[in-house]
Amino acid sequence: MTSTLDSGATSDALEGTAFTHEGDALVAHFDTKDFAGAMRLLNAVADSAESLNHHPDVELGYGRLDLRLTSHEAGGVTDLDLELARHVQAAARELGYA
Ligand SMILES: C[C@H](O)[C@H](O)[C@H]1CNC2=NC(N)=NC(=O)C2=N1
Repeated sequence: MTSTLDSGATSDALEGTAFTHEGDALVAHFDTKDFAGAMRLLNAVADSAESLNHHPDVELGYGRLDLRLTSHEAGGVTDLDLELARHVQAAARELGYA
């Protein structure tokens, strides 16, 4: 089983991103101005998740996207969650939401 990471092990990687380490997950909130913007970001997240075969829990609303990244099989945060967070942050920056 893949070993999990505690917040001390992820803090440097999360510095300057929208993500914080909360318990067994990396969480982030993005403001996107409107629903179409939230969907654009979610579509980019979905592409990254599929390419990594690692998927977020999402909450979508008008002008907002909330993400929760955790490795279900490992029972906590792993390097895959950090990798997906990097992809998400880059997509959000590219779309002007970070
Ligand atoms: C069979 C498939 O590879 C696994 O279920 C993958 C799919 N996506 C996943 N996503 C996340 N966040 N955690 C997992 O453990 C996981 N496992």
